Amino acid sequence: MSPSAADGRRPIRRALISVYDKTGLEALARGLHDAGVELVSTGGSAALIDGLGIPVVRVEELTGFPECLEGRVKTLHPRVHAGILADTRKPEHLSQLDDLGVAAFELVVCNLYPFRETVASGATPDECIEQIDIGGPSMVRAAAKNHPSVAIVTSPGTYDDALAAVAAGGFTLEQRKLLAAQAFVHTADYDSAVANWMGNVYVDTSEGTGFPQWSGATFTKAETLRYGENPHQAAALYRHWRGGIASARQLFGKAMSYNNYVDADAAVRAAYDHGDLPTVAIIKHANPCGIAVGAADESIASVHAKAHACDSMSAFGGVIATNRPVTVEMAETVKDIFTEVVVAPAFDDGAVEILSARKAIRLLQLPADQVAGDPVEIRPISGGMLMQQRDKVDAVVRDGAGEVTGGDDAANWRLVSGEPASAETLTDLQFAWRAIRAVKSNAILLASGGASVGVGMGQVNRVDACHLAVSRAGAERAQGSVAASDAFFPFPDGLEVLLDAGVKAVVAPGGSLRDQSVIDAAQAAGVTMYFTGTRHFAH
Ligand SMILES: NC(=O)c1ncn([C@@H]2O[C@H](COP(=O)(O)O)[C@@H](O)[C@H]2O)c1NC=O
Repeated sequence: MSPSAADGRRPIRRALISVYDKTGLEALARGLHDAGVELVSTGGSAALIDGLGIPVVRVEELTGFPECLEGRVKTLHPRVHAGILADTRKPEHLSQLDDLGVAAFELVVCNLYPFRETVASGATPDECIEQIDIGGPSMVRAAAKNHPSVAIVTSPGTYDDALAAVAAGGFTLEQRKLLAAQAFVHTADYDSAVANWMGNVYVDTSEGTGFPQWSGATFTKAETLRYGENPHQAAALYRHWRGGIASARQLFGKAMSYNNYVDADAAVRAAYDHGDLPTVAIIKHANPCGIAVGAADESIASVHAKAHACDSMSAFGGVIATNRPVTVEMAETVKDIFTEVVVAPAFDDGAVEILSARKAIRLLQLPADQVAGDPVEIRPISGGMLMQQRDKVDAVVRDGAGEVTGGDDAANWRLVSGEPASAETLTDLQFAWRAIRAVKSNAILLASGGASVGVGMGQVNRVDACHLAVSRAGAERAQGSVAASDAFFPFPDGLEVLLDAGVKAVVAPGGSLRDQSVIDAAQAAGVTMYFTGTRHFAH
């Protein structure tokens, strides 16, 4: 057995080319032709190849049938598909091809109509439907199925590899298997985009719930992680096409860990909850140990200093996210604090160099327009998954008559105790209410001057969350701070912990059966309290 037969190489004599994205087509066609490969191609692809003076057989010549119906039918013909699907290991397939006068292809190069891009452009349904490729996926799937005989190439980025394989006497069987697997992901991703659009936008299968009957996505492995949440758990990072933290660009540092990604995700989420104000969130174990906002013109270094001051002990080994570029000034401070990750939309000149003095730090760049990721959150549970809209700080609560009765905007809050808050106190309450969304339930957050000063997170009862927030703040900082509670106080006991610590104003959703006893406690202390009517659980 020759070495080439041993690794399953099949020399490439005839290639079918049908590509929407013509990037790299010239070099590919030239390279194949120079290697003695006969080229067969569809309308626009054939025209480009022909225009280069490279011999090409048009598909119509092969099929004896014109491309028709505005390109809806080009390659959908047995003379094309028999040439792709013949298993050339089988003598009976070869003799049938002979009888039919069909020559086999050893290579198919195809990429598909830009359906997803067309939808994103705001095109009409008819225009979107026209961009559902039919002939392309049929060829891709056929070639991928028949990978023992045919190599399928779907990405212009791999044309150089294809030419190298041709020069080496063809793709090996292992290479063709890999190409086939990639090709089925390509068509699966394409079909999931079509199916999601069809069952979500084109026809509303959600029965008014906003959640369609089907949901699909393909994820591509970006890297194998060193380990998972713990060293004995294997783990990997997968991405889909929407961006988000999984697609952030690492500018410096050793590989991100599983826990780094979880914390960076939480940090970014927390850092983008305060509108356009400069914001810094410092996260440990998916919870904030400091969040701060600044005035519109405040330096991000100053905002970071406020966030760090909330709980400087816990910030050790934390993950920092900001919605502003990291300046040299901020970098100078952060370099002296053991920090696992910094995520920012950009790093000013010199900031990366300063921070990289810390060998253990990782620097991630995530442009603001890529922060949003998915409009829904998905959480796997055994045997299925939960899907929900993302929690955002823009809820409005209306009564049956459509009147606004509550919501995240302070203008919609209900004053249930004490004097209306001063402008300054109201600003802090509004900040605390936005910041509490980033804290795992049961959550209490004390704030002052646009910064958290004490966070009680992840407790199984609200009283303990209050105790924790107060003890983290310390008596001095708790005194005169404002407090936010992510959900209602079921009893006055938790609120009383805050009142005893001297908080001057409280914001909470309200809605408990015992609201009145909670309000009574606030009134007895003469403390301002607002009910929002909305809550921000995070589990
Ligand atoms: N209908 C068909 O038979 C058909 N065969 C191939 N295509 C697509 O036509 C495109 C290439 O067309 P052209 O070479 O004319 O630019 C490719 O994206 C390919 O996936 C087809 N188009 C859509 O289904």
